[in-house]
Parts: sequence; C-alpha cells; structure tokens
Amino acid sequence: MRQPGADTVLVRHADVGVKSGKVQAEMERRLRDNIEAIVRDRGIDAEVERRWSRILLHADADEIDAATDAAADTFGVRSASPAAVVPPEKGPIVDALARSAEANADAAGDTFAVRARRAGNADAHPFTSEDLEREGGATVFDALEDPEVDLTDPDTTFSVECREDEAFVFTEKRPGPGGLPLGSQAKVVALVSGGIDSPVAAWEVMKRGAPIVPVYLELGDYGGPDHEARAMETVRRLADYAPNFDMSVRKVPAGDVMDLLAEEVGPARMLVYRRFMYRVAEHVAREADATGIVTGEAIGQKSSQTARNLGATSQAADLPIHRPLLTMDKSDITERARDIGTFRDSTIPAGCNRIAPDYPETNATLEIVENAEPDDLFERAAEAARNATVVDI
Ligand SMILES: Nc1ncnc2c1ncn2[C@@H]1O[C@H](COP(=O)(O)OP(=O)(O)OP(=O)(O)O)[C@@H](O)[C@H]1O
Repeated sequence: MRQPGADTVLVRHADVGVKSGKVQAEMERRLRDNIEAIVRDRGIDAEVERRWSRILLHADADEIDAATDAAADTFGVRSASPAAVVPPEKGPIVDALARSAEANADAAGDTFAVRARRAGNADAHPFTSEDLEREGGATVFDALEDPEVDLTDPDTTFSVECREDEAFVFTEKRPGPGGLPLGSQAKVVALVSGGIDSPVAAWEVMKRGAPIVPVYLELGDYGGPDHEARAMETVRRLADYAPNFDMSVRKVPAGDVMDLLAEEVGPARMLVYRRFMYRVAEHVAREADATGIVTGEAIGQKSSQTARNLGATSQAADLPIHRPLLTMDKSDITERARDIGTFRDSTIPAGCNRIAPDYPETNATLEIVENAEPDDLFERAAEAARNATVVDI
C-alpha cells in the first residue's frame, strides 16, 4: 500500500499503554531512544519525536519506507503507519483520502472501509468522525474501480487520525513485535547455542523489555568452530534489534567437562550437562547483575526436556530459569526464527560430535542426576564461568 505524500511515520506502542502515567512516560522516552538508535544504525535520515501517546518519525519520501520498517522492528511497537500529514479540515482530509485511493486502485482488493478517529479536544473540529467516514467513503468509492464497502473485514482500510493541529492519513499498519521497550526490565542471561530455538527464546525476552547477556558454552570436540560461528552469527542478528545495548557474548570454556561427561556419565549425561550449564549461567548472571536465565527449551522437545527432566535439572540454579518457548511447537518456533531473521544462521551445519547418549534418561529425579554427576561439577562450573572470555559482536 502506498500513501502519497507520506512524510511521517505514526508509531503506536504496545503494552506501554497499560502502564500508569509516570511509568508510561518513562517507557515512551525509552521507546523513542530505541527507535532512534535503530534508525541511526540503519543510516536512515529521520527525526524521531515523542508527541501525545504516539511517536512520530519525520523523513523524506524516499526514506519513509525504511523508517517505517525501523519502527516496526523496535520492541514495544504495536504498529507503524507511513502517513500524509494534512490540515485538520474536512476538505484536505477528503482530498488526501482520494489521492490514496487513486494510488492504490490496483492493489486495493475488492472491499474497503474508511475509518476516522478524532483525538484530543472534541470541540476542535466542526465535524465528527462519522462525517469524515461518510464523505471520505464516497470519495474513495468514486476513485476505485468497482469497489464494495465492507465495514467488518475490508481488504483495504483508508484511515484518518485527526488531531487538533493536524490530521494523519494512512492506508497501512505495519505490525511491530509488540511487547515493551528494551531496557525497561532487568537484564537476563541468555544461553545461546545458535540452534533454531535459543535465539528465538532470547528474542522473546528482549521483546518483553529485558536486555540479554548472551552466554555460549564452547564444547571442544562436541562443538567446534562452525558451532561457535553459528552462535555468534545468531547473536549478531539479535543485536540488530538492539544497537544501543551491549550484546557481547560470554564464551565459556566447557570442552574438558564435556570430555569428562562423555567418558564417565551414562544415560543422565545430558542432564548433568544441563546442570553444569545452568550453574555457569548463574555465575555469569551474578557477575553481570542479571536476574534470570533464559533457554530455548520446550516441554518434551528432546529427551532432556521431558517435564520430569526439566524439573530435576532446574534445581541446579537458584535464579529463575525462563523458558519462553516452553509450550511452543517446533514448527511455530521455526516460523518465528524465519520472521526475526535468525533461521538462516541457525541452520549452518555445525559438524560436531554427538554428546547425547544412545539411551538417554527421560524420567530423572534429582537423586538420579546427582548420583551420576562428578562430585566437583559445580566447582567446575564456577571455574569455567571465571575463565569466560568476552566476544564483541
Ligand atoms: N553450547 C551451548 N551454549 C549455550 N547454551 C546452550 C548450549 N547448548 C545448549 N544450550 C542451551 O540449552 C538449551 C537446550 O539445549 P539443546 O541441546 O536442546 O540445544 P540445541 O538443539 O543445541 O539448540 P537450540 O535449543 O538453540 O535449538 C538451548 O536452547 C540453549 O538455551
């Protein structure tokens, strides 16, 4: 959909709107800063302004599409519309609707509606929203070929948002991720292995406003350079959503422990590995002032992730372990990975040795896992966390 004369992006926020006044103002400021950071990171020449409960981006016509995309990629944004700004009077508004109908005559589909909304002072205009919809509707009807009005589920909606000083006319609402502005919550450690799931899990908590401290366990023969490159690339994709945040990765040496587990631990090996991993993540979290641990696990997706095994392994950490994908099907996770842009890097072949045992434990208790693991597992985790290196992204 094209909006002739569009020079402004109208940005609507998501859950920011359900907050109390003071919290909302603070979140809107943060959202504005985050949109600006993405706009700058992409080299778009747009001015970002916070006005009423909206954020506006002002850009030249040739950058308006890129500016809309930037806003629609920012956590906390519900939708973004490239809009033409006209005086808040019936004539100019109806004319703008006509121009937009003409420009989209081919792409408009079969049915349409005009929706108008007035915001702010109700006495500011000598017309009602219904007047705009009626007159705008008649004009759009004339401009389209063989159109049909459908007020319930139209193919195209020509919209007007009329404020006291100006009116915005638009035909497109590009959906954003929703959620809350990044940085409005405390940090969490994200265990990112670079597979399909863990980057999606990290993205989900970022969407709810929590910056991540990415942690990658370097697994020696059970990982390798391609495995590591995959993890780093997926974090780079996540960093595109957070150019004003530190996304450097804590790389933790875990090859020796993996060798030991492969030699000494049988069916519970993957569960012992999980306990080691959570424990490492907890040490990093304490050092980085993060308040939880995020993983890409989902109930029953792998033998190590049966409901009982998750129960037994989670007890290795005192901090909460967040599993945003807990109830999701793999096909939905994969679709989300494609949408957010991490799928391609996640599927680079990693070519590493298999660590999983042939007959894995699926019904573990804490006692079973504790009996199977080396006595000094947690000391090893503390040491591995201390030896972490920081990889810039
Ligand atoms: N080497 C690693 N570094 C960091 N985190 C890891 C690593 N291996 C596993 N994890 C974490 O444990 C979770 C479950 O591990 P699992 O073995 O199922 O992951 P995977 O199949 O390698 O990758 P993914 O879950 O990302 O698809 C991952 O989602 C991730 O959060």
